[in-house]
Amino acid sequence: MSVTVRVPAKVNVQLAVGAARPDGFHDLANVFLAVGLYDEITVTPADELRVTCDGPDADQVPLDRTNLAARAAVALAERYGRSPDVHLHIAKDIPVAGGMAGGSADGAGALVACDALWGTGASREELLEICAELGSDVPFSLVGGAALGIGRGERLTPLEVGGTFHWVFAMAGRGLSTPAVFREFDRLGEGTDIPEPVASGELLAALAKGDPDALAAAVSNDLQPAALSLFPELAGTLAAGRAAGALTALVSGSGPTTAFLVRDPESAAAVAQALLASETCRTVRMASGPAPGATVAAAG
Ligand SMILES: C[C@@](CO)(OP(=O)(O)O)[C@H](O)COP(=O)(O)OP(=O)(O)OC[C@H]1O[C@@H](n2ccc(N)nc2=O)[C@H](O)[C@@H]1O
Ligand SMILES: Nc1ncnc2c1ncn2[C@@H]1O[C@H](COP(=O)(O)OP(=O)(O)O)[C@@H](O)[C@H]1O
Repeated sequence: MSVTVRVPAKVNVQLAVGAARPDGFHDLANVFLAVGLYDEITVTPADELRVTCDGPDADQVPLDRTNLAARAAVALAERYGRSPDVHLHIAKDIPVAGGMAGGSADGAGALVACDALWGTGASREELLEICAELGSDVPFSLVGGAALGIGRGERLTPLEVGGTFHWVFAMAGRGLSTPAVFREFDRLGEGTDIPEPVASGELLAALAKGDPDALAAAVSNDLQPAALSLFPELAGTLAAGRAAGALTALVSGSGPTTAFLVRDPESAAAVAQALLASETCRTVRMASGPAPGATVAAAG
């Protein structure tokens, strides 16, 4: 018996960041869009908890109990008073430390897969509660589609999306640490008045209409200056994508993956080719959204 769950990556079409809270986290207005780049997590009964991983970035994924997939299995097993002994295999296609929530995807995927394997009968609310304990982005990986996340980003409201948005993603030569980017955000904002984060009405309307030009005019990422400060070469990648005709270019979440919104799959191919030719990134991928959240792809 084994269960395989497919989980999408995300791009943040708006990431409004408030001042640091006493617990070190930041309040957000985080508008997530799930896109069709996926990790697949397969869980099989085993004598001990074990994690394996394959894919282009597999060597950067921890295989011990700090792996978010392992932490998810342990959290669910503890709640249901059972052993977490399973083999978790991650087929990883989402870039690691790229600002696309790859680790969060694996956490949500392992949770759904173990839940199905063990037949715990946990409610969606319970699974979302465990997700929020695992990380701020993990609940969104479970639900997918598009959603506004407030609080740390874990309190979600699903959003209407009236069409398909086409994207090109440029992967960088190295990763960026999420806590380091938030620290840089704090450093850059020292002595300034940081407003409460609020979702943009124009952006939500653009999503609901499925209008790429309106979305391009409304996207924003308050972490972008911090990501660029730690990784200045990303400015060259953003400029190359804009010059190639992208409707807009932005850093995905805490980066360093850069995201380029385009009108259709043909423009995606042209922008992808130009980005590769610019030699300002390691590799490029095309994907569209919204994509469904964590879904059982095979069981048996
Ligand atoms: C920035 C975002 C945008 O969606 O994603 P990535 O770009 O990293 O994928 C998220 O907020 C990342 O969420 P996630 O990666 O789950 O972060 P967590 O494990 O909860 O927290 C890691 C660290 O990030 C910082 N953090 C995270 C969320 C938040 N609202 N405020 C924070 O200050 C804290 O320093 C925290 O210790
Ligand atoms: N299953 C996992 N896949 C990837 N990274 C993981 C996983 N579990 C833990 N990590 C750790 O989380 C860090 C952040 O990775 P990731 O979630 O891919 O990036 P981001 O937070 O930028 O979206 C990695 O550097 C790695 O040390």
